Amino acid sequence: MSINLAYVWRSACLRVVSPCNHRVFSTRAPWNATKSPEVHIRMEDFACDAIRNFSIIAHIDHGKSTLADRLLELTGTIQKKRTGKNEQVLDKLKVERERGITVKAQTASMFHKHEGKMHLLNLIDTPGHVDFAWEVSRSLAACQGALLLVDASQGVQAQSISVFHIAKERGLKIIPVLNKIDLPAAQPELMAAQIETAFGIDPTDILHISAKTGQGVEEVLRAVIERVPPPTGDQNTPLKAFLFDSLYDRYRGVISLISVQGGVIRKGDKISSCHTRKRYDVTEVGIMHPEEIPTNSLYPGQVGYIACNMKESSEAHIGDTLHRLGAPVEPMPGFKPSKAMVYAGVFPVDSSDFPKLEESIKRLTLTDRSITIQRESSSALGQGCRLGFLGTLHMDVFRQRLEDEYDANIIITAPTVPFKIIPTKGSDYFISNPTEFPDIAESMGKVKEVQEPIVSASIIAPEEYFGEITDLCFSHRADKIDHRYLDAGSGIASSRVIITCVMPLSEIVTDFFDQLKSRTSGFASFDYEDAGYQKSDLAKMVFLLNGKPVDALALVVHKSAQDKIGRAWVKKLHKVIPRQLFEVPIQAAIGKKVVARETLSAMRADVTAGLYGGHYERKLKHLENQKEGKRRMKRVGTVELPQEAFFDILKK
Ligand SMILES: Nc1nc2c(ncn2[C@@H]2O[C@H](COP(=O)(O)OP(=O)(O)OP(=O)(O)O)[C@@H](O)[C@H]2O)c(=O)[nH]1
Repeated sequence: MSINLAYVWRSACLRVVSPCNHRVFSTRAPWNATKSPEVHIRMEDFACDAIRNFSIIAHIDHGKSTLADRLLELTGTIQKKRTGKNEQVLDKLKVERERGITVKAQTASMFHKHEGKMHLLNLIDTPGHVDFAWEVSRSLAACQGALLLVDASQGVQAQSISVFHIAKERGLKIIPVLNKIDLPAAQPELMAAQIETAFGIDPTDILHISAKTGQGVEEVLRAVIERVPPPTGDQNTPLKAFLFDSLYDRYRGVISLISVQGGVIRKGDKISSCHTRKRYDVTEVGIMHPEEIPTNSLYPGQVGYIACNMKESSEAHIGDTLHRLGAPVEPMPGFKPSKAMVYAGVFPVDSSDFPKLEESIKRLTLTDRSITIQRESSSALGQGCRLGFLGTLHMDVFRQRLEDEYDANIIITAPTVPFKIIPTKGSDYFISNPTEFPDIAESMGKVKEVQEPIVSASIIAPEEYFGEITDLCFSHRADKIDHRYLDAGSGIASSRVIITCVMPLSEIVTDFFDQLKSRTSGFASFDYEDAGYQKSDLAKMVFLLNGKPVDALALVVHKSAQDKIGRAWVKKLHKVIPRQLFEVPIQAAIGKKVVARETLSAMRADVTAGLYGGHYERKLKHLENQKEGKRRMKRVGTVELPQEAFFDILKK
């Protein structure tokens, strides 16, 4: 399946309603949902003071996509479903719908009349999960305001705090909104007090809504228009457009999402990129409504898309500034490129499928620019790719998309973080593949220090879980553990606590989050951010089958956990490796030292089965011959590890 199917499917499941009362649409070409490409929207009617660019930010599951649906309905951008079911129109990917999470930020332009004046509202829906924080900061770059949504039954959570800070740093106007007030467990007054404590926001500024029932959502539209400042920009200055996202279309190539800062961009314009200096012809200009609607031009303050014969998605550099050919402008400050936090090798189950897999990975990364790719080959798994992800959820979502959208049958190796090696001579370098990690013996005198990435983590949970959480943090090598109360002074019996600490990223990549969820019955929320690197006592662990190392299974482990990890993995291997005709030792080793071992007993074929009666010595001779044969096999034989065994070992 190709990525384009997502678009086809999207178009099929959406019906755009006729906003015949909108005078912004030219009467020469009346709106017709079935002929949307011919719609003419007079973009010049929307000067900056009639535009609002905003985003919805929140902790995961607090209702961003549901609120986006209500806003799209209320403004007539999509039709209200009679079923009352949430459509989550902006969650376009299959994986987003299945998991109920937003992975990719989406843009939608809406038209709304306020006090007799038509406004153009550009909404950018953002993902909530910590892995997609990069998408959040990228989306916010095109906005002047943000709706900070907080679930009225759950209150402020770890990501509510992190997204609030991202928005604050960018100088956005924040509109606090308490959602889900229809829930019986909602405690709007208490949560409003919490918002005041956590963010210093006046409770009277907080809107109380139910995105599900639509209660109070009109107030949200009013607040967006009245509180969010309009964008600035002059159409008489040279064209300056900020590229903040890109999509890929098989026919038109790269589609860039832009926000126009100055000047006008029109179909047929010749433009150039400040970053690559390449020249392009603009072949299409339009807005996302929420599907692509060509408009022929975009004016200052407006957000929309352009197609301009960009063939490779790498040409659309996120954070780039576009200008008219021959009229260069000062580039806008871009933003930090995404940084891979977790690496894993991806191999086809059937090694002859590698070319197809590589092609699918490349295509998928066109819609997900935060993934890094490098070729990798393993003696056990053949040719594959080493991919860098923003986190383990990101990795899992990518795996699911490869399987759903490209029918790929893959094996993913255990995730690893990038390690920093400081050699005694020469410059520092990074390693993202455990097989490349220096062996203890090899590194003697050559490696001065090994460092691992650390993060500042924050956990919010009801205070009764405080002990459990601190225990969990300690067992995951956490340091500088601190805490404070979120409901300080509110006088309630059970308060919530924010625990902060510094922790190695590798501990989070393994099982920290799962354990946190189970130990707190799902009541804890967790967020982390990059905190640099620190010296660590790490070593490469290899697994040997019949004395031969299996490269695809190598791990980098901390000294304190090496015995535990070694034993657990050896046990796992013992369970999944099929018995062979000879005995197979399964070992976990660090350098020359074996830290764990299991023995897979031989499969004994009954060579005496056909011998009825006869002399006892004859039977014995057969058994002796079999023993000798096995010894030979063991000497020359290597263990055949079927791909399925890898699959079983490497899946959680
Ligand atoms: N009762 C009630 N449920 C709501 C309301 N708003 C959202 N929900 C439900 O909460 C769940 C999460 O809503 P989403 O809109 O997917 O949340 P989100 O913030 O977009 O989630 P991510 O994109 O994964 O971060 C869904 O089951 C919604 O139906 C509300 O006002 N009331």
